[in-house]
Amino acid sequence: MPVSRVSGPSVAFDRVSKRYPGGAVAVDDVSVEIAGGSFVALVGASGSGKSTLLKMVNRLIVPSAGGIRIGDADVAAGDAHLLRRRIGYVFQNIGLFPHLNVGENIAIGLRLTGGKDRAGRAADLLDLVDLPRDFASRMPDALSGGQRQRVGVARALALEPGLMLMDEPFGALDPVTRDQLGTAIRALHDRLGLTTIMVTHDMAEALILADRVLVMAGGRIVADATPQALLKGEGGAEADALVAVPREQARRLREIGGGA
Ligand SMILES: Nc1ncnc2c1ncn2[C@@H]1O[C@H](COP(=O)(O)OP(=O)(O)OP(=O)(O)O)[C@@H](O)[C@H]1O
Repeated sequence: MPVSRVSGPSVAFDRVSKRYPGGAVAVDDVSVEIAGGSFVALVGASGSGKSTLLKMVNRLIVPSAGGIRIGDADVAAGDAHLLRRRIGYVFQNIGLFPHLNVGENIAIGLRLTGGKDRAGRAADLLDLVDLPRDFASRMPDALSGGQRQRVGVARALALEPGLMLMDEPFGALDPVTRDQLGTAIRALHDRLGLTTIMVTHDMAEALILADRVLVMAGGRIVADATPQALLKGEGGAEADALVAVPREQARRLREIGGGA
């Protein structure tokens, strides 16, 4: 049974804030609408509130104020476990169960929901993330970091979510693997019709992969623009400072290469 195309839902944040016990305001009155089917990158300096904003979507963190809707559904209504079954979640060092093999790791959500033909589904999902089917019987510690992240992506897709949340999914990977996996994720996003929200520190990655980039600073969204607009310098001061880094690197590489 091939993995089917879905129609990714919209995600709307309405005046969302998060104040942690002890006083830190991590997210400060954020309102933003993310269109169904879009790939949005959340970038910003460490501590700017990116992960907090993302984790409020699947209720790993509960907002102090405001509300979030996925399509027509209020995230705060109903059971958090049921909500999370409809949302794929991939994070750095994906946290596979070490005592389960790859196939069992991928199918864990199907096991919990009583899904049939789990081995067949795991094989389809391995195909989807470009891993050999015989990896199903391997244990997680027999995989490279990049392969483990691919298994994590397969696991996140097992219940056919329309929405994927990614928190620094490539953070611990070498640059080549990171680039390959980023390209693979974008291709999957397009092929499956997902809505994807990805937190990254890396502005170049955001510009290359996303349709729209939200820049956070001090818990607020300080820029909201397409990669094209950001590259034209239309994102404002904070965004320009982040775009300047890959731009300057590209300039220096051209210089070293003699303008080639
Ligand atoms: N559980 C917590 N308790 C108290 N403060 C927290 C907690 N989690 C995060 N914070 C604070 O909230 C702010 C935002 O943190 P958050 O992790 O959302 O930022 P981030 O932009 O994702 O950072 P990074 O890129 O370093 O992961 C930071 O000042 C952080 O110290």
